[in-house]
Amino acid sequence: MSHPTVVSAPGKVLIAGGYLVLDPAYSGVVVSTSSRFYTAISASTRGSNTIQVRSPQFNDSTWTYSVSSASVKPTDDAAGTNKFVQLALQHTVSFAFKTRGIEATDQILANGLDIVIVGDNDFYSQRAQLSALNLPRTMSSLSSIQPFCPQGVSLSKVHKTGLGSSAALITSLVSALLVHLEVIPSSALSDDEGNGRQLAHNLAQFIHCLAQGKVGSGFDVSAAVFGSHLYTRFDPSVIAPLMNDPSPDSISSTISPDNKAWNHRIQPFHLPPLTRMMLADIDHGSDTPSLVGKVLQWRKNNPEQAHTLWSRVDQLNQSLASALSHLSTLHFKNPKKYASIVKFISSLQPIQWVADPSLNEFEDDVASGFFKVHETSENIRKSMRQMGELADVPIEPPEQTNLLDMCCSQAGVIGGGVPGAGGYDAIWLLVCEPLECKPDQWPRERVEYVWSTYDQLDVSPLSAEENMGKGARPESIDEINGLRNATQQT
Ligand SMILES: Nc1ncnc2c1ncn2[C@@H]1O[C@H](COP(=O)(O)OP(=O)(O)O)[C@@H](O)[C@H]1O
Ligand SMILES: C[C@@](O)(CCOP(=O)(O)OP(=O)(O)O)CC(=O)O
Repeated sequence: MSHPTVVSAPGKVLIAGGYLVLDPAYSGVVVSTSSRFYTAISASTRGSNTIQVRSPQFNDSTWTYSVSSASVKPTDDAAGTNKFVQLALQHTVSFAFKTRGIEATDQILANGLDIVIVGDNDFYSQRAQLSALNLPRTMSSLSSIQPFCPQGVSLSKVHKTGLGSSAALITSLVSALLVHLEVIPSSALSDDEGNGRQLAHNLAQFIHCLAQGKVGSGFDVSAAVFGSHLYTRFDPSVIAPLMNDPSPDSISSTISPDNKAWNHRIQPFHLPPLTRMMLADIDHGSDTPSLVGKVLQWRKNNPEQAHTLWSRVDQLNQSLASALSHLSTLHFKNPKKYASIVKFISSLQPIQWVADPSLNEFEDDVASGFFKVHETSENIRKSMRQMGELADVPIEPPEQTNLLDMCCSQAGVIGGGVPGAGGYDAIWLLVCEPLECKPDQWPRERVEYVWSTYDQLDVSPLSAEENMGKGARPESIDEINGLRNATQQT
């Protein structure tokens, strides 16, 4: 059986730092998801210098390219329509020609390549699949849908859920190509040997900007490459010149890990133990670029007011990050006592967590730590609503406010909010996930009940949790449930 080169990359949820993270003065808390994109590359027998890319989850999603003298050209009009894929192939192959040499690269491309790209079901709305199977919208129903389920539509028609499909796709495709073309060893992604991960980041970041036609904050590509972290963006001027002149020479000097102009910061971060992130997709959607345009315009027109509000939001975002990290420290100090407090607060509403005189000092620290996260996330929501009102943008519209208020008042729910730019897109929650909950209900079950009965918005759960491992990583095709099967679908 063949063993293709497979590299996966996770999706993202910006739980704090929306808008602010566009400015290098502020940081964002980005959580990477267990849901991933996978790119599998095999040598083909299709003929020399032909690269065929397939996305079997979609109709009409086979694109064929031909490579000559380091240039990758679509062989027909259809192949030119996936700009993201085409640019990733063009710039990664050309970088391989430049760094590995013509002969070595030609040898790998000699019989052509077959590339298959798939994304976990969470990246796309599974409402249609659930209703076709007559299943309620719950996380357990999601687990009974076939992995990498065909969506029955073309890519342009699919309903995305906001986990950052294009960033995860570009990162897995670019990284898999770098490994397959022997520009970086796979140990660069498994063991962080050398600076291959940094190179993959810089190249994926540049290609994603080029495909999107703008230099965004880059937190989504960063999460796909590095996993969860506190993200501070790079100066956009690192990439800006390449947007008009993407020549191989300027690309290779710009993306070099030795290029000191890359000044993004990746600080370690994870959600605390015995908690679970929950995500729901809202079938309404919002257009992030237009929300961003309006907020930035308001900031420009009202510099003082915006500065005051952004400083406050930033303080709250930093407090949230440190309160979450403090909980991880408390767990490390005494995992058993920490676990008993998580169980204890799982059946209480946040307001009751800090009013118990029977807790000893350590236990009270843990309970107060969780309360601090609750309080801070509520204050972030309040400030983001204020930003929305001032900029006249529905960052947390009333229907989302009602939904989040109902969820956040459930026993065992720590906090939540609207991820990223907000709008009618999605919500995130952090709930207690004790080792066992008996005789009580799990906090996540309470939340699922609220979601399934909420009638102001069409809420559908995602199955993603936090990805606790690295970002981009090599995979073995047979260890990922359904991956070999998906790559064999036509
Ligand atoms: N499974 C896939 N296979 C190939 N290309 C994909 C796939 N999923 C997403 N893409 C590419 O990413 C683009 C979506 O980018 P964008 O609208 O920025 O999405 P997002 O907001 O999820 O990042 C698609 O038009 C397509 O070019
Ligand atoms: C506003 C932002 O800071 C965050 C947007 O985050 P989302 O998660 O909402 O992004 P999309 O997946 O593109 O919709 C813009 C940015 O940082 O680029």
